[in-house]
Amino acid sequence: MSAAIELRGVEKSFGNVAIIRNINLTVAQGERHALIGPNGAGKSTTFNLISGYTAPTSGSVLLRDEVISGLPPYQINRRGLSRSFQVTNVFANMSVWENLRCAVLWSTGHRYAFWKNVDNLPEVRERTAQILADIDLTARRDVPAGLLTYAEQRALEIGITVAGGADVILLDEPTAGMSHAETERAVTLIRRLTKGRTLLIVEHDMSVVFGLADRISVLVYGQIIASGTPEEIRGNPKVREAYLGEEVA
Ligand SMILES: Nc1ncnc2c1ncn2[C@@H]1O[C@H](COP(=O)(O)OP(=O)(O)OP(=O)(O)O)[C@@H](O)[C@H]1O
Repeated sequence: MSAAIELRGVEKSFGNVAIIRNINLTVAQGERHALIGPNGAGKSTTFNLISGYTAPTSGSVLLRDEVISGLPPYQINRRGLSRSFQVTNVFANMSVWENLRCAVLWSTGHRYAFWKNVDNLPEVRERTAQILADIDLTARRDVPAGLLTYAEQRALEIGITVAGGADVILLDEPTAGMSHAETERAVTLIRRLTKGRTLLIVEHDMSVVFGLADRISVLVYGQIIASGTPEEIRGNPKVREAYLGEEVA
């Protein structure tokens, strides 16, 4: 199976401090891949490197075999990679519907169509309604996003991330701050929305990671110390020592 995302010898320093130290990582097409590691290991920085928010000091990032490192985020997005952020990132004053429609409009090439009555565009309306249903927020469509519960906002954000039709999705701690029940619902949602796509997820909740991921990579001090199936990672003594401890015993 060919690679959706590939990092080749990627290094990133801020000033004199090496944060990412020679990462080689392959995420296969259609795979759900989790990136785990202790606080400050460099997970968000890795996401920023893949999505173009920061450029590598050396090495390269490839999306479907094409080098994307050095491109700005919007160009990487146009090539089919979309990401969510650790903090909720929705337009608080716009309704749920408008937030999703905005993301759909962008992807359908109507991005500067402010003068048109965009609700008259059937493909936009249908796709927006579909995503709204997918994230279980149809009943909340006219509510300003800022008034949603925290879990609903995170669901909306996942909806916005996939609304553009990207087939490579990066989610940064999508269940952070959620209750157990909300986390379970979010996992079901993520599974549904990323079906048939490639998912790279950063997540601290090990029940989410081990329940969702086909493969897991473990990042410690800017280096990948192991990559493998959940079983391989669970049984890896280096991983237990450096990170998991007895958490998954
Ligand atoms: N723009 C920056 N300038 C300087 N240092 C930075 C910058 N961005 C990140 N760092 C440093 O890089 C290290 C890794 O940060 P990063 O946010 O990637 O870790 P993380 O694994 O995502 O952590 P967490 O799990 O807490 O979110 C940290 O020590 C952080 O302070």
